[in-house]
Amino acid sequence: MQFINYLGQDAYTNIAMDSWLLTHLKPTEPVFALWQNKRAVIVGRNQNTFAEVNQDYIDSHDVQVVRRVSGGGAVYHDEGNICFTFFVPVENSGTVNFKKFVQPMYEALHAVGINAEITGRNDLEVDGKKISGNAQRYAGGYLMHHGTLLWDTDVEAMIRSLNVSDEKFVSKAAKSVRARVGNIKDFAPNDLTLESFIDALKYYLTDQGKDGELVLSEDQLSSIKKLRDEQFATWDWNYGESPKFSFQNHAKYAGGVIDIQVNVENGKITDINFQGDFLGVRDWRDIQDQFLGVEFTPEAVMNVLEKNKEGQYFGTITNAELAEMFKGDLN
Ligand SMILES: Nc1ncnc2c1ncn2[C@@H]1O[C@H](COP(=O)(O)OC(=O)CCCC[C@@H]2CCSS2)[C@@H](O)[C@H]1O
Repeated sequence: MQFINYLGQDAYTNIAMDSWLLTHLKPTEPVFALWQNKRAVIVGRNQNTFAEVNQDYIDSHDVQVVRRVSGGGAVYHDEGNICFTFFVPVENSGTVNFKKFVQPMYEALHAVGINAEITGRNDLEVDGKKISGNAQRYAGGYLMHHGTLLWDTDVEAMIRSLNVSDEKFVSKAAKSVRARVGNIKDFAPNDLTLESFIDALKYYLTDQGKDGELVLSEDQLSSIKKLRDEQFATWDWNYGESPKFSFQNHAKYAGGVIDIQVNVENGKITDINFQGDFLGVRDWRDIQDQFLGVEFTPEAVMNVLEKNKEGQYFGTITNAELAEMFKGDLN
């Protein structure tokens, strides 16, 4: 198989790359890429990003959040995680078959001494621990099969990044399937390093280097950059494309007990309700409309609250306390 070089470790660029190559490359033979992201959470096409990422942790640890075009759940990437993508011409989408398309990676892993097994789900495991998650997307006669390889990922950071409350969100969005994960490094021959592991996979998959490299043109690279900027790096894609959902939360503060109920479409609030025993000086319903069309983020909600703080609509419950309720994380 020919090898394609991706460009650095920016997750917006790499996910744009996957998507663009699926619809534009049109290879006559299978080709593949090995690439890495700096810290990122990559959510599936049909997921509710708000319900998958711990936004406070993401913001304070410089984690990128990107929606990909394939289905499945949310995964965490860092420099200890390796991604692979296969682009394969196929007869029709009915040939989509995980076992078949993960097979070359399975063989490459065995060739370098990793005893991986293919599971009934779309995972690879070693010793009962998930070391690779996979997903696919078909478009116009081509299949993109991509997956992860946990070489030496910070599992603590993975768990923290994905630590979100299930109970607060209701929607038809695809849910992630939590798994017991492991790092390949712990099962690998002692002399293998991240670099030599990547080199070995590349060597094996290119038939000992004989298949060479497919080099993208400047034009192709600038189209990919454009797609990155216009789609994959935007809030509207990464958050706004979440299927519509409702959110509820409950809190008890010195100023009273409060329940919020919010409906969200395209990442924006379409309906909102507050209930509780707080004694507002004015009725919060007077400002209800001001929340509509606002992004479902604590910052955007805070903006609305701050504009109206003179009204004391929520008694002695502070705006910071209220904004805090618009978070999905479990902390
Ligand atoms: N990097 C990584 N690799 C393997 N498993 C992971 C990873 N990060 C998290 N997890 C575990 O998988 C579940 C989610 O499993 P779930 O089965 O829901 O989702 C997936 O596996 C999707 C794989 C997508 C691969 C793409 C390839 C290139 S861009 S992303 C999560 O809750 C964790 O327990």
